Amino acid sequence: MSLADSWLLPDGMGEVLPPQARQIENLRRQLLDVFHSWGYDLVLPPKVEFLESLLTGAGHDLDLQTFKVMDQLTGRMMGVSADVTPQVARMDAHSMRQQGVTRFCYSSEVLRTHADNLLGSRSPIQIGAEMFGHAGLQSDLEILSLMTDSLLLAGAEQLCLDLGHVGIYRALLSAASLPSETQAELFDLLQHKRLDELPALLAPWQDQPAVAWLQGLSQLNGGPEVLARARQVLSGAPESVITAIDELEALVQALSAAYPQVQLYLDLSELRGFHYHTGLVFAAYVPQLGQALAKGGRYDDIGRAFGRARPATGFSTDLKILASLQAECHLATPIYAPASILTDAAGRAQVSQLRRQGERVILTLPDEAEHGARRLVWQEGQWMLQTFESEVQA
Ligand SMILES: N[C@@H](Cc1c[nH]c[nH+]1)C(=O)O
Repeated sequence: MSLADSWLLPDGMGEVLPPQARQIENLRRQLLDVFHSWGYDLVLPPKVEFLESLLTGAGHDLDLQTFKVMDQLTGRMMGVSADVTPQVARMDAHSMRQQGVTRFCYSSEVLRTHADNLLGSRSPIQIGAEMFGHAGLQSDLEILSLMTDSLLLAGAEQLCLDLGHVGIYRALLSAASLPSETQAELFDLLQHKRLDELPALLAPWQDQPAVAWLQGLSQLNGGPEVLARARQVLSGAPESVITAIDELEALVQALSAAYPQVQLYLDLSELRGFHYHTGLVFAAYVPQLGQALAKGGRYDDIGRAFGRARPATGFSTDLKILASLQAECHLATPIYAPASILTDAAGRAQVSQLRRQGERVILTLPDEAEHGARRLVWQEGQWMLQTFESEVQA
């Protein structure tokens, strides 16, 4: 490696410098405080786990996104966490084993083998909240509200929530009889929105009503009026499909009453995420970002693999992206004091008090020129805080 290469970072593994690092940290604290105030208990998941526990119940996509390393202690394969959600589900199912509803939140840097898009990060700081033990609509609404409040607090503007329901796709797929390769291809086409290829793929099975409904899903996207259209297009479909539409309708009503400034979009063929979602799925978008700002949904089955299937719903977002939407933060103007102040008890006390009040007091070391607009100076037998107008930045 040449000298010029020795500070190259791998693609998508960015470092964060001042003042952005501080901005991200401020936002992390703010959001964790909001989660705390909603009753979500903080957990700290491990960075690395044995592959079996990390990927159990989580699906193929997450497997592909996971960096694998060998544990030199045991010779077993370990994976670096690429998504905190299944880790929290394991904590709920195995480590906590609490009865009733449990609420957890987290903030942790995860690593991914490839980024979601060309410019995307492979080391997002995933922050989110997960709720276990409640299957009803109210828990989905709580999570959606917490997510929306968090994004608005972070300063997201012109927010759009995209709602879907993978239960509809799953119910129609089990009502249809399609060969497994066709099922896999259908999933792929829907997930990657290659909708114009659907008619050719499904043509041989068009006589099955469930196949016609599956194909109809691709047209069911747009504003809340889509739900009325869905009732017509999917009339006669299995009961669970109609229940899912009812659920979406109730959520749309509640959300538009609570957040009139947020735009709602429905997409009944949306199959985003890591394959573990089982019901409502959602994502939040803002116009200036070509990818989802936050994602989430219901994933009721994941705990089964750990011995306790529990209803589950949650959301997560990337702190780095969220902070990048904010106006650049300006660090508060510090106060400078000569390093010799540490040898004076009254001076030390004054510095401590200023720091406790939230000020930054920076010691000017010997040989450093005195600078800064605000300085503690020794005058008439005491330390005085002075402002030097000549150094106040315009
Ligand atoms: N962890 C999921 C989102 C999610 C959180 N909880 C449920 N779903 C993702 O990153 O896509």
